[in-house]
Amino acid sequence: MITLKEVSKSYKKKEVLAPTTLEIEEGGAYGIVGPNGAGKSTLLKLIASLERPTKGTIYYQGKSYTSSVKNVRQSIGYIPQEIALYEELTVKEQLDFWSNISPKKIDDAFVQNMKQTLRLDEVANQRIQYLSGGWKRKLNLCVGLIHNPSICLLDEPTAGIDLAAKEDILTWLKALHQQGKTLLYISHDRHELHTLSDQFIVLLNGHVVFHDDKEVFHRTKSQLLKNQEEHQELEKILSYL
Ligand SMILES: Nc1ncnc2c1ncn2[C@@H]1O[C@H](COP(=O)(O)OP(=O)(O)OP(=O)(O)O)[C@@H](O)[C@H]1O
Repeated sequence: MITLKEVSKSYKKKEVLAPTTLEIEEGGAYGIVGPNGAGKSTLLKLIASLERPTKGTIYYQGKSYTSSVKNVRQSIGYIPQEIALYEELTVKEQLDFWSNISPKKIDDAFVQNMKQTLRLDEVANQRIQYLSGGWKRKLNLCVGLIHNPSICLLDEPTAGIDLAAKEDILTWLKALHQQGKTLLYISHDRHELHTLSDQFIVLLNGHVVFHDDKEVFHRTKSQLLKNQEEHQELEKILSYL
């Protein structure tokens, strides 16, 4: 379990995440939603240990991140929104490269299963620079999860790609959830949020305004909408969900 205790983040004195206390349960699938600039990526980067809190502490399995850096890094897979691949390599070379430098022993069966579900073997010998956006995003996902992490953090994993690639990614993310992994992902996609999440985290202006089961969300949505009615963008997102 990951626990955030009064975690806040400021850039040059501008607070982008207000003090937040949150529990991320093992095996949960959390959809993070909110308007642009609400602090979603910041929250994900803090949990990924790519950013340090300005105040507060994050714990993993009861130990603070700072006292268990290695365990945190090995347990977490973070997939940024941006594609970060070596364009001149082939798909196979890219995967071999990341497998070889992984500090954690590679689980061949896991990687094989991931490649198969994402159908990456079909393009194994193609150079990345010639691949479509959908293939690049699938490969980006595969690279970020190559060490078989138990916590998968994904920043808009299917944004701007074709439907077939999107379905492949959703199939793999569902499989990860079934394997008992913890998923936390940012999404603006209703279908994705509904098929994958069992919990929603809703952010507005750096504040978590909702964090609970999908069922609770639907039961209390009208009240939440009432509380946030002056924020039209959030209202639009919530009524769409
Ligand atoms: N490294 C940084 N330095 C300064 N300001 C930053 C930095 N990273 C994020 N911010 C600011 O923090 C706020 C929250 O950004 P964040 O990217 O977390 O929002 P978001 O909800 O993910 O938005 P989007 O949906 O547009 O990706 C924004 O005002 C952004 O400009």
